[in-house]
Amino acid sequence: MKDTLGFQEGIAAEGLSVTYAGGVTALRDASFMLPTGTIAGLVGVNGAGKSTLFKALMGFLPVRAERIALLGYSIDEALRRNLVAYVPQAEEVDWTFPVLVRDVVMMGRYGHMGFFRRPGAADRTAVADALARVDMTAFADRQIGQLSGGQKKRVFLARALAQEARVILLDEPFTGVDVKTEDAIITLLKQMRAEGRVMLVSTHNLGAVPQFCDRAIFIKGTVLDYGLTEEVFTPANLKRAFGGVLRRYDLGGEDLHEDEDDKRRVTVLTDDERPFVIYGDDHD
Ligand SMILES: Nc1ncnc2c1ncn2[C@@H]1O[C@H](COP(=O)(O)OP(=O)(O)OP(=O)(O)O)[C@@H](O)[C@H]1O
Repeated sequence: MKDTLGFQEGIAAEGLSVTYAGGVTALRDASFMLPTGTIAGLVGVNGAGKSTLFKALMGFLPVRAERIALLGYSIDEALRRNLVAYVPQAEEVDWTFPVLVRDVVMMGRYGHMGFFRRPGAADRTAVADALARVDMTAFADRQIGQLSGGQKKRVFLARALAQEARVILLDEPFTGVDVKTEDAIITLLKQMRAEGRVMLVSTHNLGAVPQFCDRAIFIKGTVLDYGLTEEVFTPANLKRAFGGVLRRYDLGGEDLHEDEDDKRRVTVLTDDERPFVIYGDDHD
């Protein structure tokens, strides 16, 4: 699918390695490709390299790669064209910084403004539209630090929308968010997918991955597997990525069904957030 600006390849990495200044190699020879019009779940244990991948794609870290491209552009060029946005984990933001919600969203417009960063009518319209899309118009003049976790996430999504980003990286957007807000965020992400954007979403909420991600990437110091969710989101890959971290419960027969003739089994895999539930046999 081509996105509304005509892009086809969304995020591509071939042989990507990232080594921190202290010598830790957090990613080694990682390769994957995501087309535009995609929501991809990035799953792996703590320390697997999810944040490192985001930072690499945002140009925050030096990388070695045979190829790394966003919408066919180098990272520098994609950033210069304002095509990439990052929705950070809550812990990465200084919430005591006195800034209004509308100003946070306006930051998404900076790349579209001239040297003096003086917002014009188009910038103000983009901010108002973005706030309306995430249902945060009523909070525009609040200090960002005075919002709930879910509201803060929506403001950062609005910043990405105001920026008109085509590649959006979301670092654990559901942490500390109630189910209603999670649903609202998922609905918005699906609309953004329909507009041809590509979203890479790190999450420990494994149960939600088949619900809203059409693709998945398994990461553990490298990319173990990637592809269409229905093909790669398998118990075997979950086991490879999570090893002993995942708890597994197999339920069946009388444990599960009052009707003893009902032989269907259920497998539940969980890393302690929302579990992934599989019906039927043969889940190894
Ligand atoms: N600034 C740094 N300097 C050195 N090593 C680092 C740095 N940041 C991360 N690492 C190491 O790189 C590896 C990958 O870390 P990363 O933060 O990317 O994992 P993650 O998958 O995002 O984990 P989590 O699920 O806990 O957020 C870990 O071994 C981590 O200790």
